[in-house]
Amino acid sequence: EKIVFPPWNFPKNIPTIPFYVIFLPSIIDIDQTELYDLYLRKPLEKHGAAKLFFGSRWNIIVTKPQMLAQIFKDEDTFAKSGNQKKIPHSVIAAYTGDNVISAHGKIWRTYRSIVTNGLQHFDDSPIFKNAKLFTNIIEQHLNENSKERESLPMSGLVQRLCLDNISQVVLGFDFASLSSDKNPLHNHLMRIKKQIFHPFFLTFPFFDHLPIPARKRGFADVEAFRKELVKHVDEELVKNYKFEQTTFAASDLIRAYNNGVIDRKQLTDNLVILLVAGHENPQLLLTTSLYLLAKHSHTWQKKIRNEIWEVFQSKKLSELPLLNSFLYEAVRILPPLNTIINRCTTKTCLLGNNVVIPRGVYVGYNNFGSSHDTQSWGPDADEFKPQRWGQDIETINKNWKYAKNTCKLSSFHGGRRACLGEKLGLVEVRITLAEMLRRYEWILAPDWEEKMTPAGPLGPLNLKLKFKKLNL
Ligand code: HEM
Repeated sequence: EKIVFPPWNFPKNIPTIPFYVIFLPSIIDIDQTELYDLYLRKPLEKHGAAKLFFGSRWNIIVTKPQMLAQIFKDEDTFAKSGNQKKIPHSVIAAYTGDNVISAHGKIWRTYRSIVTNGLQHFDDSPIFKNAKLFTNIIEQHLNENSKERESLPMSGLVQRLCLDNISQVVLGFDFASLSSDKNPLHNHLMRIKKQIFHPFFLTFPFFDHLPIPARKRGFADVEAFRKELVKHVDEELVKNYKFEQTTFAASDLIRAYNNGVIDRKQLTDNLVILLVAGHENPQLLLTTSLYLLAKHSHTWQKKIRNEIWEVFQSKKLSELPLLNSFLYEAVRILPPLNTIINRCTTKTCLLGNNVVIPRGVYVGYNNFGSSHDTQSWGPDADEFKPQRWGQDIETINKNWKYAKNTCKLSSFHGGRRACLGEKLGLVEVRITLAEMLRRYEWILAPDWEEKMTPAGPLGPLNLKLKFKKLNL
């Protein structure tokens, strides 16, 4: 009964999404955008908030801008409560621990003050270098396959690019997964990801309490990966005192550790989260961008190729109207992180004008809902239309800031806890797309079924593309 109905003290004046909805993707072939249209859109567009069963408990999810603004602002009432508090015995909590994304209050402020500089100011030359390596691998693929335009699965390749980018730009070492497809650290990461995102344990985290042998091995493997990661950072930055001269986010974390501001576990937890958020989110955004450019190959792909053709600097790329309105629209139409539920009320409170939420309730947001809401975006909210952001770069950027400030778009959170990697993520995607557009044309592979991921991070599922070299 605890599963079928929300607790008695949950607000009665917002709708309840049937409990079984969240289990549907594991039973039938439905992706999360279809699921949204069928079960969530109507109640959320009408009420702005709803009760949703997710992660073994009832939660409240919110999509209306005014309510979101309240949650993002009132941090003391809607306190961050990440997996380390929510499901402390899970493999995922063991993996990412207590870090700058999941922590609350004073500890969060300490973490944030340490990593901000390195995430905001960074050297983008490794990103240019990696974009070349990435496009070379595509070229290799084209050369190896007799038929031009053999279709290429993108997910592994994009992941390798994003791992190399984040490790070189933020962590101060080279993951080196682009230079070989049999990199041990990369294989280790793939292995533990299978454990962490095991659909059964994600749905029923309770089972992580039990001493299941395969699961225990999973925990040990996750711990080994964390140690291995810190070892790489140590070897590159600490052993030869490089951290003293460098401004990587990792160097600042090491300095804070040496000064006793954070302990060893806190150092590890934050290095891990920088790796995790720093590669997974750009990986999603880049994959989505490649997908949308393929889908609109005769229009946006062509137009943006013309626009970037002779633009080679990161700053110049950030001033191009077509490229940037395209990216903002990509983030809106398919927000890489969709449902995030990691805040817990610290007291009974009022959400909006009349929704009373008791203490100890998990409250989250649904980015797809916010960015497809017709009240915020008009009747064409579901259409992919980069031109909605404006024609010139000043207007486009002004509209982007406005959408974020008013919480009409929350793909990068916002407010004091806004994503610290937005700039880096966008820089990465711009540079990579520009490099690819100068070398190839691409379309969706005819043997790829157009589906988004069923649950979790949102993006095209196992995207496959067909490339053709441009005749220069
Ligand atoms: C490019 C696509 C990206 C998207 C869509 C994205 C999205 C988000 C979102 C939605 C949050 C809030 C999470 C929550 O509510 O718990 C967040 C926080 C954060 N992101 Fe990103 N992110 C991206 C890239 C990155 C990158 C490349 C980094 C670099 C390491 C990064 C670092 C962070 C950090 C440190 C926070 C925590 C901020 C705080 O709580 O103070 N993100 N991001």
